[in-house]
Amino acid sequence: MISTKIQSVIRDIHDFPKPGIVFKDVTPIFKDAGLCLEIVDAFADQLSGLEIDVVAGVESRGFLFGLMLAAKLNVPFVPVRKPGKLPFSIVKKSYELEYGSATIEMHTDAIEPGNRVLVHDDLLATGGTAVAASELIQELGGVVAGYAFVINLDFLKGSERLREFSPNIVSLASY
Ligand SMILES: O=P(O)(O)OC[C@H]1O[C@H](OP(=O)(O)OP(=O)(O)O)[C@H](O)[C@@H]1O
Ligand SMILES: Nc1ncnc2[nH]cnc12
Repeated sequence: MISTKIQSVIRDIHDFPKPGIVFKDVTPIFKDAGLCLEIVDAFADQLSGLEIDVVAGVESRGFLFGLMLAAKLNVPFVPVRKPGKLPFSIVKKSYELEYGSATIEMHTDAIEPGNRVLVHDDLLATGGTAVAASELIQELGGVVAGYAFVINLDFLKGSERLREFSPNIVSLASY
């Protein structure tokens, strides 16, 4: 099972980046090319039937599978970036996440009005990041078609915050 494979390689780092946080280190996944391809295939399988025009991946860990998944689905990839990185005109949103606060930005021409956008990130924790990305997508006239996460920290109940945007929430491994 893909969930077992993912869980067998990611590792817990205690008290990173702050005391009390158990950080899920996903970097070992990227050392296993076969597992990366399996992850993209599993996303594509579980998203089949969903109309997706664009994949939006959140910097930085959401870039890694985001572009692979967009290529697999044969749709554009657009980056959701940390502040000050995007050169064209932008919309931005500040939010709280599991271990602090942050701001994300998107280009104003990243998506066309009416586009159905899949939000991808490596990990769903409190949902703060994915909610902020969803709000930016809506501000640009897009529709959140669904979400794809490698890992869901289910005990933080992030998915409950996402259902108001879309009920289509795929995650490959949960804790
Ligand atoms: O559900 P939340 O509580 O919002 O947390 C999830 C977010 O936290 C991590 O990103 P981080 O901001 O650490 O950035 P990184 O991807 O650049 O490491 C992760 O990649 C998600 O984007
Ligand atoms: N516990 C955690 N591990 C890895 N990334 C995270 N992003 C938010 N919470 C996280």
